[in-house]
Amino acid sequence: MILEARGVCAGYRDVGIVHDVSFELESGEVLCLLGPNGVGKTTLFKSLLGFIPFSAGGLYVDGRAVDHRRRKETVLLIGCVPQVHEPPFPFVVIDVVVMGSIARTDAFAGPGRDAFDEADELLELLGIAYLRNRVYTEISGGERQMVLIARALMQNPSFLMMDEPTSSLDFGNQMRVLAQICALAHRGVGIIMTSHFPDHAFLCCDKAAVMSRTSPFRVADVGDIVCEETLEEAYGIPVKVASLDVPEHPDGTVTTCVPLLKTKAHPCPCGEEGLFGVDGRVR
Ligand SMILES: Nc1ncnc2c1ncn2[C@@H]1O[C@H](COP(=O)(O)OP(=O)(O)OP(=O)(O)O)[C@@H](O)[C@H]1O
Repeated sequence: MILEARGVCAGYRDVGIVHDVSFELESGEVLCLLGPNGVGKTTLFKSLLGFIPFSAGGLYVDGRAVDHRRRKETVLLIGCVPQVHEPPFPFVVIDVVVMGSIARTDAFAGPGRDAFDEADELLELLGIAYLRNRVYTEISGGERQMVLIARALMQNPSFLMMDEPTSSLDFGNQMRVLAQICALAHRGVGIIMTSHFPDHAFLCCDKAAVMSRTSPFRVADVGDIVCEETLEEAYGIPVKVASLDVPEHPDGTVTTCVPLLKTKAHPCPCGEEGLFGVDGRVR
């Protein structure tokens, strides 16, 4: 399957936030959406998920326009892991996960034994079975993030949109979530995720897109777009992208992105706070 955004524009009332966004995502591919705070990544997600209308353009699956008025159809096609989630009631974790199956359940029947078994399997798969009977509002932010991923997977969606899936996770859990993203992609789920860490694109994504206040929306293979020039332009800081030889890694090398900070040992010579460039120029 191919999910395709064509010339999507969206915003709030008369204010345009998302301008002319186009990309293609195949089943099993992972796309990382990068860009500074407030540039419109969540707004783009909201429009693609049908929570706010497109002011132009549209979303297509295998060339067929997605009609967001057919809510159930959309929900089964595209799952969502939101950035923040405050449930109105203190549900137990297993019930939060089972709620993800509601879109594919008979409206009057409610979830059956199968749904609970499936939810248990997902909790196991994601390594959070120990949270099964905990109250969702009483678990940590990172644990909630994992529960929300399980809930989204209960929909068994073809595509998954994950808004900062690693926010509030510790270093190890960030990597565990990225590993789960890779595993889901191997199972054929097409994933769009946002991240504030360009390294996440190197770690688990096929494509990356960059939203910036000064340039049009761009999307390309990770190696082509996550580069010093693009990152410096998007985030306004000097950055070095480097490949390291890592014989233990199956690829033999890993690519990483390093922001160039002034350090105590090597202070920036000219008064500009915090940052200096790769070429020695102070930014
Ligand atoms: N409900 C709303 N009504 C009006 N403006 C909004 C609304 N939600 C967000 N905005 C504005 O839209 C712009 C884009 O916000 P958005 O949350 O999409 O950015 P973002 O790239 O996801 O940011 P972050 O990386 O900080 O999460 C911001 O200027 C924000 O203030």
